[in-house]
Amino acid sequence: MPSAVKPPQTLYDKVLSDHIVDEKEDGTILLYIDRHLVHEVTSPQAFEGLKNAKRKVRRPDCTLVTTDHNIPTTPRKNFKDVANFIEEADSRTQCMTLEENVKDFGLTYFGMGDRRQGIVHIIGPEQGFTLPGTTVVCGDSHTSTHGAFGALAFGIGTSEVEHVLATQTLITQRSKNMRVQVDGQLGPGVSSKDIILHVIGQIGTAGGTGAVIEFCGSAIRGLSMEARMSICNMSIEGGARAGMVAPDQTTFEYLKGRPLAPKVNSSEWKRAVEYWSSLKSDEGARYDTEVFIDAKDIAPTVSWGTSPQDVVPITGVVPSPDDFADDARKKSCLRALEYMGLEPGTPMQDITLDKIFIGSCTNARIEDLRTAARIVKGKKVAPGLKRAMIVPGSGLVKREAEQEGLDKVFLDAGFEWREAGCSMCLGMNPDILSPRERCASTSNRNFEGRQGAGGRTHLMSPAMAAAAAIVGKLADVRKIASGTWAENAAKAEGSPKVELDASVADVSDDEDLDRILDAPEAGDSSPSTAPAGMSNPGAHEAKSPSGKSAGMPKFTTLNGIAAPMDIANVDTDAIIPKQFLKTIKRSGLGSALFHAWRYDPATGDEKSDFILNQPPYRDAKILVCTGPNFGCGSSREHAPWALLDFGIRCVIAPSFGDIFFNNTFKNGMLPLRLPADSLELAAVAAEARGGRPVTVDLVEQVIRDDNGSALARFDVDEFRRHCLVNGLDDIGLTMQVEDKIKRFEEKRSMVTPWLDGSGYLKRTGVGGMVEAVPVPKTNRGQVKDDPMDW
Ligand SMILES: CC(C)[C@H](C(=O)O)[C@@H](O)C(=O)O
Ligand code: SF4
Repeated sequence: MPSAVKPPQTLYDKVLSDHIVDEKEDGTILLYIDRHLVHEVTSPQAFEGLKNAKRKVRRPDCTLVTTDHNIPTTPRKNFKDVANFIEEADSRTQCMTLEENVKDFGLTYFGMGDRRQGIVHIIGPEQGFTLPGTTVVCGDSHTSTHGAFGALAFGIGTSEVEHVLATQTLITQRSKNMRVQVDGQLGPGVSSKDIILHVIGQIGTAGGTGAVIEFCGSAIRGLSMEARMSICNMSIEGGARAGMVAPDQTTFEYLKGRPLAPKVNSSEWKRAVEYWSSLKSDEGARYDTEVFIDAKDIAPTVSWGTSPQDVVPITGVVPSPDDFADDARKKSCLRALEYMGLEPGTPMQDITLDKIFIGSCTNARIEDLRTAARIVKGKKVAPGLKRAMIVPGSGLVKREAEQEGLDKVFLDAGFEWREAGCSMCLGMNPDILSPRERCASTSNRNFEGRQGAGGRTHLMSPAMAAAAAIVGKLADVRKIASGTWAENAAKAEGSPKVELDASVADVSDDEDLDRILDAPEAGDSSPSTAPAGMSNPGAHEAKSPSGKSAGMPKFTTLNGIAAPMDIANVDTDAIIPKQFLKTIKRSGLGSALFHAWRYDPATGDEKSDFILNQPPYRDAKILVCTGPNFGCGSSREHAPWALLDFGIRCVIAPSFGDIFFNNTFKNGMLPLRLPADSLELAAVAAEARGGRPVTVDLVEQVIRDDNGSALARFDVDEFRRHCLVNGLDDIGLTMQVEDKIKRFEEKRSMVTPWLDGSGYLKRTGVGGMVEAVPVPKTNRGQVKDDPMDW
């Protein structure tokens, strides 16, 4: 008999179940989305789809738009409009298209003339748009950041952006529960960034695949909201769909006075806090995976390779392929060493740098800047460095930093003080590394070419990047802040002589070092601030889906050459580098596929050793990757679009990045999981290596060789299979249950009224589709006169 008593639930279970509009027997869930953040890179094709289908944005009041990836970070003193300010044509087009869409759909927008503009994951929390217990999505993988508030927040692809804009819901599946518990006292010089780099080093970049990670334990509880955001931000680098931290007093304090949070002391605030306080995992709740970490085992950590799992303590050395047991890791290590230009055994602190980047949605909040400023105060960046940049995460962070005089500290030290944006985190704007330049970066990804083709990235905390700026090499912040570095540096030939600032140089014991490095993280949140005819095996014609959203190409069977690939963690930056994300179309990306691997950067010629440049693989329709975690990293749907445009309709691998996996289905493609080291995967890979065609039969769920013999059977979620085989359009399907969405919205308005139309757009009714009325002067006007400025 079913028990009336609910089994204990995790935080994730609770937020998920509070947002289920509809659930099918096969586990497919229609999830209500409370908060939708939008930026210029992943939205144009979604808005185009809406326009083509004559659909509206269902909840403008729950949608917040900004521009961040493409924009220059140069001074905006002379900024009049995007059209005149952004020099690079494709970037300009993308930003102007966003502004057009904002106007056409009546959305709240923080553009370049608005001080509230900033990196999408910085502005959501800053405004109180991100609230505990909400579902938050954005066409961006680091949406996981918002999970720090106890929100279920995750990145989605462009097709899903369109789905959310049209329906305010998302079709999804239940994720697994994973718990990462960090207990104890963090050592001196160790910050939240070190925690998450250490965790990823332990679990690997595929460690969280298919799961939502709950971060808990005394070390996490003791962190500020900013620090929790840095941790949740990088859950995606640990392969997870999302990261979450249960809301607590630190969360509530952070939210007090934020423009879009319920007004403090109002009855709504009290109701909200009561609800938010219930959002913690129940005693005895079950997790599919649990990881326990002792805070004292975490050192200031840096990356050495081209994956966020390639990390060592700063006191360590560059590893050698022999340090890894399994073959895939050995191969990745070799490849990474070559790309990074490093020799095994080199002490990390001997690695000389060219550039320093302190910024990104991981570490460009006020607390990050305060920490970096404490380290550099009164010192100078090393003369050997070509460039050291501070890029605040938002206009408001920048203003607050300036009010505190941090800009002066940085400028005096020789840093550049920039305007807000993603900047050199991925270099879609002019801030990039040149080939072979080495950068100490507070961002989150060190993939090949991430910060510029051929550029070499070392990930670390703001404190460590600041220390590196002073030394000109990767450096141990504990030495800098305690003064011992100064003695060593004086001895070292050619090292700059640096006068230590009294407030820094005086620090000699761990307690004081904590004060300099960690105090801000410890709860000191500043409130101020088919192609048609999949069954037609022969054709290799233009295969991109049209801008229309209605109807998807069917997938029944696919016969063709399969290209083998033996690489682990093929990330979406490798599948399609950032310079090709500036398009506002879905088509024509085939030539950009695996661009850095496919073409010689000097001559532009094809590299003959790359598999897709060789016959018969030029005509491949299937990709067989024997390494795990294919498509990890960013949410760019440009990755499946590029594969599709090249002619590849099916990717077979042991595992996939979650967002990439979803994105392929939305484009009539089939991602298939076959277990690593299984006979089945080996058999399919052998056919691929032999250059023989295979047939993927989705109806029968089998892969056959050219003689019709079965090589492997596979599983696919029933709902997804049904949609693919019948070419069904998700949005159309969802609209069939619109009455359920309306009922959900009516209930939501009663239970959590603070989520309706708060702040920037007022709703004229309750539930359902109603017009949102813009509050005057919140969209484009100069912030000085802006009544909403705070
Ligand atoms: C552009 C966007 C799709 C991408 C992401 O999803 O992460 C970007 O923000 C990144 O960091 O690579
Ligand atoms: S990871 Fe970098 S590029 Fe992506 S949203 Fe964050 S700052 Fe922007």
